[in-house]
Amino acid sequence: MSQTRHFHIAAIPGDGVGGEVVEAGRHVLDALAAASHGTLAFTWREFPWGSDHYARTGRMLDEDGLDQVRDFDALYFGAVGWPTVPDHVSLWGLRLRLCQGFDQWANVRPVRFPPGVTSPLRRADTAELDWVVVRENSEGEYGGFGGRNFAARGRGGEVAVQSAVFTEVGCERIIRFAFDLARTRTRRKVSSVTKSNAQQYGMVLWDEVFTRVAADYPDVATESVLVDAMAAKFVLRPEDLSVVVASNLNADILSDLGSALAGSLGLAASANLNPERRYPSMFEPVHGSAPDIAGKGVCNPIGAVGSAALMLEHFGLAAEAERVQRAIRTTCAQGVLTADVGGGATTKDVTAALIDNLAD
Ligand SMILES: NC(=O)c1ccc[n+]([C@@H]2O[C@H](COP(=O)([O-])OP(=O)(O)OC[C@H]3O[C@@H](n4cnc5c(N)ncnc54)[C@H](O)[C@@H]3O)[C@@H](O)[C@H]2O)c1
Ligand SMILES: O=C(O)C[C@@H](O)C(=O)O
Ligand SMILES: [K+]
Ligand SMILES: [Mn+2]
Repeated sequence: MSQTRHFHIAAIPGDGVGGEVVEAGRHVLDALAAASHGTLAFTWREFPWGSDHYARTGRMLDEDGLDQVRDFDALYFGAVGWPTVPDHVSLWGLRLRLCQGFDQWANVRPVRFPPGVTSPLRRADTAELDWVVVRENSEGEYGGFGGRNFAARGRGGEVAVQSAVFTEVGCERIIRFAFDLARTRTRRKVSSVTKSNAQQYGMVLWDEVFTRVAADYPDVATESVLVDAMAAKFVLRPEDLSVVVASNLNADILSDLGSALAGSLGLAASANLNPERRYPSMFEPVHGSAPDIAGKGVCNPIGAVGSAALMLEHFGLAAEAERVQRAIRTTCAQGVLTADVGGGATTKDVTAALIDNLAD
């Protein structure tokens, strides 16, 4: 019998539907381990960080929170944000603290179209669509530099400055990451997205780095597209996309557009990677805490379960990851769908079907 591969995972459900989808993902991975004949094991520890924790302690995450989870093999995250806490406080206090604190500078967000889910995109009927958004996850518009000057100018005259930070090192590492990813795909192409006609400093630097790095990858096709045009291209010519690399904010927006085109925000998975593996990486669905449907047991767990599959890939478990991805496709094709994708199934129904479909 082969040795057991054992992984320690810190679960951080966070707020709203975060708890419901993290529970679903844990069930799927535990079922995978149970069926592995002892070759695979997951040990979970749950951390109660989020908006309730903030109400109790005044912090989204414990002061030594990063140290508490530093030695785990990965973090499995739900979502953060609740109407009781200003969104910028909760986001900076938890997700951005973890992503930036652990230098998870590459955020990989595949856009996948499962069978059985109706896309609003008419191209989805005839073309095979599959692309991935690579989001710069450490700087850009999320540099966090700026300030507000209310007192000096008085009410009505306030000035706020929000700066974007683009470093050559930050641009180069995410762009190289995108090219390396493109080399693993059938379609070897990288589309770089900026708004460098208007943002004449940081994004012009990005464009220059893109051109320089592209020269090292003559086997990979390239294009540079402005973000507004890329939004249109997602809808009109998505079959022309493979890897789309963009700054923090632009990629955030484009990845919601991508998942909506696939049918729902509830479908989209993501990996916040520290590619050097000096720190744990974090896996989470693209969506937020969905306060409008939280607590009802009807949210779509597929984005979170797909994120668990990305975690398996990160662990080097390619066959197991593919097994989970196949279970997602089969479950959707069987029509076991939550309300956001037009079905009547609950989160638990979909989770149970996913587990059934793990079997070969
Ligand atoms: N990474 C994160 O943790 C993250 C991401 C996005 C938003 N947020 C936060 O979440 C809160 C709500 O933000 P929002 O409303 O803009 O975005 P949201 O993603 O929470 O919800 C947008 C819409 O998508 C639907 N939706 C989201 N996830 C779904 C799922 N799994 N199944 C079915 N439908 C789903 C919601 O019901 C809602 O109608 C805010 O506090 C925001 O800051 C956090
Ligand atoms: O941009 C963020 O960090 C929050 C959220 O919109 C996300 O996509 O993770
Ligand atoms: K999330
Ligand atoms: Mn987002």
